[in-house]
Amino acid sequence: MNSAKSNAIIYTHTDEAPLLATYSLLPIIEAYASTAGVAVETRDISLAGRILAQFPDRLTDEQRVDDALAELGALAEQPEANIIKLPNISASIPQLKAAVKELQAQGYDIPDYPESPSTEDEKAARAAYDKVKGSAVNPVLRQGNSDRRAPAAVKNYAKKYPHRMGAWSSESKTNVATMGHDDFRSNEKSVVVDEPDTLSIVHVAGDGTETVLKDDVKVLKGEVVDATFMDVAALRRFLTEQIARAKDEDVLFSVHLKATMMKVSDPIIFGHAVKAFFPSLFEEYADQLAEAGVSANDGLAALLTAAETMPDGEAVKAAVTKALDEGPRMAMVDDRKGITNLHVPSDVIIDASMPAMIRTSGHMWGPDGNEADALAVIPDSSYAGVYQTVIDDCRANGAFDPSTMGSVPNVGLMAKAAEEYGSHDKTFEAPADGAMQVRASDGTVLIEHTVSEGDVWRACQTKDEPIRDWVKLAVDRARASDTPAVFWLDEDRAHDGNLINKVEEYLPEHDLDGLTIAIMAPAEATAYSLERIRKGEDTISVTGNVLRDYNTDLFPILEVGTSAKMLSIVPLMNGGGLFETGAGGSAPKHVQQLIEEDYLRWDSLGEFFALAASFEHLAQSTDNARAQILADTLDRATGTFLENDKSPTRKLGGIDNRGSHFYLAMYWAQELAKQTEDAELAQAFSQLAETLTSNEETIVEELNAVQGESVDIGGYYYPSGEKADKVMRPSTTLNQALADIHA
Ligand SMILES: NC(=O)C1=CN([C@@H]2O[C@H](COP(=O)(O)OP(=O)(O)OC[C@H]3O[C@@H](n4cnc5c(N)ncnc54)[C@H](OP(=O)(O)O)[C@@H]3O)[C@@H](O)[C@H]2O)C=CC1
Ligand SMILES: O=C(O)CCC(=O)C(=O)O
Ligand SMILES: [Mg+2]
Repeated sequence: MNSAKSNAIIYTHTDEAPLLATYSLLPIIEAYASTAGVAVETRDISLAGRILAQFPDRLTDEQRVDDALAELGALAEQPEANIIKLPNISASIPQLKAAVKELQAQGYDIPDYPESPSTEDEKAARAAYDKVKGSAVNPVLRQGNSDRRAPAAVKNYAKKYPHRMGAWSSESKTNVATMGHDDFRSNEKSVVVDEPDTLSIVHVAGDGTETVLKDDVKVLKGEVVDATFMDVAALRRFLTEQIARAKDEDVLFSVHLKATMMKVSDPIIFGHAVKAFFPSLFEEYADQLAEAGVSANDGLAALLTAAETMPDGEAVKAAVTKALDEGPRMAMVDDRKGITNLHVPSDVIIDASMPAMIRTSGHMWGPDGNEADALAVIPDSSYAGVYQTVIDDCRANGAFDPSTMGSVPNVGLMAKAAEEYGSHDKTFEAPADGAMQVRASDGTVLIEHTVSEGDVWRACQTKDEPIRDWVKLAVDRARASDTPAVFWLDEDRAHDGNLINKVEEYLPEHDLDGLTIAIMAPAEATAYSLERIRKGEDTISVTGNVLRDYNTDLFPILEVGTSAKMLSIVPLMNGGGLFETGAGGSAPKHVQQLIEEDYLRWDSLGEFFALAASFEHLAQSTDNARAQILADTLDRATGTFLENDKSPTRKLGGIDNRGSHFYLAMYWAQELAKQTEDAELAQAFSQLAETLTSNEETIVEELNAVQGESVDIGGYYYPSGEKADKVMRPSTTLNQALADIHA
């Protein structure tokens, strides 16, 4: 295993838009970092790279790749870790299958994803793919809690140039529908473990037959262990009622889940929504669908593709059309292509989709291509009330005003696979009616639920040390930014009750003098924060893992238009630094645009902020004064970048991602040339600053000249490095200037 040098920054190769942006930005970063003796190393943690790393025996020497994720996971536990992590695909099954197909077509002899594995080989392949799917990277690398906020420069920019916000009508019919009973929230049970132990998860059938589903759940003293389940019969009734309600209220029907991060439970819930919308189809054609390997959990798109070759394919398609015609109007992902909310489980991810709706007057897109009010179905009630509160607030008080509104930064608990992040290998569909138990090693039943076959049961664990670290991070952040902090915890929830006890125990370990720190249930905390936000006041949200995810898209999207502009730091518990770029995802739509018209709308501000934080961390941990100068000058350059509004424009003809990188490089070189702390460094950059400044027009012309034509990058999930490099670096003048840097 390669171990990173301590004066190295690891930059991750990921997927989709951030990967493409990397081809343009990384050469700039490498050139500048080299002047401070900082090596920038890359590691491939893309979906394709992770897949290939699973099957070394099936690949040729040239094709084989290292397991970079395992390497970085180990590094994240070391004090020298300094990792810049770009968003990666947390793959749904349809995305995983598409990536496998692409790799096979490129000549990689990897197995198909086995839908129902029976042979030993198939079982092994399935286990390998299960490791790769869903949120497989973040829980491994995030060995610390999360600190996400909009930097002051970004907030000021949004105040000066407010983004578009759709007006809200007091007549809006948009609402959230949630179960409120028989769901994860209401069935939750939680215990705090007294001693280190190894727990097991056991299903006890009605006739007493015991099946051990998992027997290696290691827990430490003080660890919070929870379990809960979604009653599937109640879920089905609920979904059927909401479909009728949406029709009745004449609003769009939409389902919002996190089928990627909650990679085991949420695709199943999504599948129930698909079945609820097409109530007879899945019964009538059950055999043919099984034969074709179609699972409702994969969505309508997979079903329609399979229908092309099924004996009764035409009838299946007709049944789909009929149900869509007769049911409520469906919220659309892409009305021009007929892609509905139920097509692909990863298309409507709650954290990004709900704020996008709130920002757009509470509307989603209907099948007719027009915006309309929607019923946002969020089955589990744990956090649904947050969105309902925001919607009610907008209905009562109108849209938020980015030019005056305050901010809600987040301190999120996620270290050591805290809470739902750790549930993936502890989520099961109950194999039969009976009980699900969490047992201590001496057989004591710690938690028990009576379940029916198919109920979605899951357990999570949250270690004590991360909780303590999270409380400290919250207090430190409240102090550093002189802002009230609210722990979003609900005393009526079993898990939250245990967390409240710990928060109350650990808070007094800190100097709280003059700080405002409160504990409120999520909906109440939302109302409190919104009341303040409208007055221009800031309120830190201190939350568990899922709300960390939700809030760090919700508030940034309302406040600054996108979560791409967030500063997103994970102080690793062992002293290293993980610097995430923005708080959003990998923007699949942007890749399509690049391929169709050679235009990449990806905004790399998140990368700029992460890079400055990473240089600063390196400067402090390795006593590298030049790295500190790189950090400070980059911060100033990013400020100028914002002032001059050099983010990608939305339309062809303006600068895109590549042009924005050029401007960053130019402002950064100018700052480096101007600084007086290190004359040699200033000297080294003066030539570059001069070249970039005097060639601004030429370089922008070279970069913009390529726009409008389709391009080939040699693959979607595994593009050719050579082709992507060529596409993303079309300015010979800029390339030459970078090649000429010598410190
Ligand atoms: N940290 C991580 O690794 C994360 C990974 N993901 C993964 O990302 C994929 C897509 O998820 P999805 O929920 O669609 O969310 P995304 O954040 O990828 O996309 C939602 C929309 O946000 C806008 N956006 C986000 N980031 C940027 C940026 N840097 N520059 C410009 N616009 C941006 C775009 O809106 P518009 O086009 O309207 O401008 C985009 O279409 C999934 O595979 C998911 O698993 C998601 C979240 C975090
Ligand atoms: O881990 C994931 O799948 C998504 C993470 C995410 O959306 C976030 O961290 O904001
Ligand atoms: Mg998120």
